[in-house]
Amino acid sequence: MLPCRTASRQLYNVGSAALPLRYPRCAIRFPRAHSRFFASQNSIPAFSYVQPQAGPDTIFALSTAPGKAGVAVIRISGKNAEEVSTGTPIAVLKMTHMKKLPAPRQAVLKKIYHPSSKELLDKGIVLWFPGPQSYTGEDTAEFHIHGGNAVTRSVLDALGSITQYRIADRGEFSRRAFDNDKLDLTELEGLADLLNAETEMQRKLALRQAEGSLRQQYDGWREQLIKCMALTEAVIDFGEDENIEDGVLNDVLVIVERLRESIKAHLNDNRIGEILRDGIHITISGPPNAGKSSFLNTLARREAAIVSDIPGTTRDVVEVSLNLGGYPVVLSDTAGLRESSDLIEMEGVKRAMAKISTSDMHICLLPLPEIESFERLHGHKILNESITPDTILIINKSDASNTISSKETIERLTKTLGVRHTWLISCKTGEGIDQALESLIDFATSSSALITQARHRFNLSACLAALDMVADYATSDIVLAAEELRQAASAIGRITGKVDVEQVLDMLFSEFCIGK
Ligand SMILES: Nc1nc2c(ncn2[C@@H]2O[C@H](COP(=O)(O)OP(=O)(O)OP(=O)(O)O)[C@@H](O)[C@H]2O)c(=O)[nH]1
Ligand SMILES: [K+]
Ligand SMILES: [Mg+2]
Repeated sequence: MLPCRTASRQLYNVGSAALPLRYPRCAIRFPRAHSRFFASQNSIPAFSYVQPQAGPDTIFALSTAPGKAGVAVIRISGKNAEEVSTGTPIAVLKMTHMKKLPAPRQAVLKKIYHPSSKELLDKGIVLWFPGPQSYTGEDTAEFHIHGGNAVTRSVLDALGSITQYRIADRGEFSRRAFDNDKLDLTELEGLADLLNAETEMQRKLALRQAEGSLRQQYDGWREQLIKCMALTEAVIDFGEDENIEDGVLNDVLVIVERLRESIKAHLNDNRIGEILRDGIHITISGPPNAGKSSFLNTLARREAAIVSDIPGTTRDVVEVSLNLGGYPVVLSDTAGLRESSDLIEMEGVKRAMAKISTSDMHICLLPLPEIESFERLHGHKILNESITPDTILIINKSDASNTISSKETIERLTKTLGVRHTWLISCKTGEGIDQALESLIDFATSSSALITQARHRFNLSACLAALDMVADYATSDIVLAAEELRQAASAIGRITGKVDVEQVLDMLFSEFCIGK
């Protein structure tokens, strides 16, 4: 086996033993509170640990949505108690009048009382999850009570009356889970998205991420990088005076090349993952009276935009948010593209062009009866400018012409314009609408690689840039190559939370609701 002590020293140069206990998972961390502390002390003590806020350490919160509901779940979490007179067990025993804690993870139906006044508050299910086998890794309990506001309020008040207890901050349960190594950053982000998921597709994507599918991939890459680092360090340390196998450096370059390919492919996903979180932006453009507003209304199933036989009806951008087969979509209808002396109409055309350039997908709608004379179409110059090979051409008003004889014209036009996809529809009869819809959805989701956070993309790009340098340096300066490998590994580490992540954490937890 090759010696790899230098590599591991470099990577974990802070030494896991010196790390604050609260962050067992992280190799390097400089929490924000620390930096402030350090700045004011004007010296940087190595890994001194600032206590989190003082005060009661057992937290509780309503974990289900507030308001009228059949059941409300109240969650309690506290340090693993050595005695039942501390932490989470206090509430479980004092509020149910049980003599000892119930069996772990088994529901018991109990009357629930105020811990000091002994007033009966409700009757409900009590669950006891001793740490570390719980969501937060701490001693946790759940009260499943009746969902009315008054009942919920009274149980929360009762919990608040226990001296060691306080109401949880936003995301504090998840934060404790993270601190106790129960979740990593990508799983947390997945969870945050899951809570915010509005459509089925977003939910599935979030669920997948929460289950750690991304983490596995990123961890795999990071492992490969660490292996490369070990090999490179070995060459640096022993290359000159000992017999290191030939081709070790070559092995590194082969792995680096493979990694570069995988990361590139992962990044080259048309932003599908990110798009799904925010919605796919689709812009509909075309000449006046093509039926753009009619198409928007058909997809939106309401009269969102004004339709008339007067060309130039739409002036402003009309946006509609839709759920297309589970996918969040923002659809924009725009002013008909043509040259005009009307200042307001020209402003509309300008806005339409701007919208096209910033959207994720561009649909150009043309009316079938007019495509025969496309070159003579008024405004065809602007139209031409708006079309790229990625534009989806939709020919509308299939009802208004003889489709069979038009087939040839459509094929010719598709070639002339250089687009890859042309569909035929009629907003009037509904012909072709379902297929167009299906194709739209397929189109938007044809990639399997999913990057749901701009942060991932940013760090993966940084990793890729470092790997490019590795290839450059490998033959000239191996020490620099090793440093670039370290940069690459820490870029990936930042995604899963293995390096300084305090800022990300703060941002992330603020997205959580209280009780999660
Ligand atoms: N026969 C037929 N007429 C249609 C179809 N779709 C739309 N129209 C008609 O075409 C005319 C123009 O429709 P709009 O939806 O206002 O067209 P537009 O592209 O939004 O027009 P501007 O906003 O003026 O650029 C209206 O009279 C519609 O009823 C279709 O599929 N078949
Ligand atoms: K019109
Ligand atoms: Mg219109």
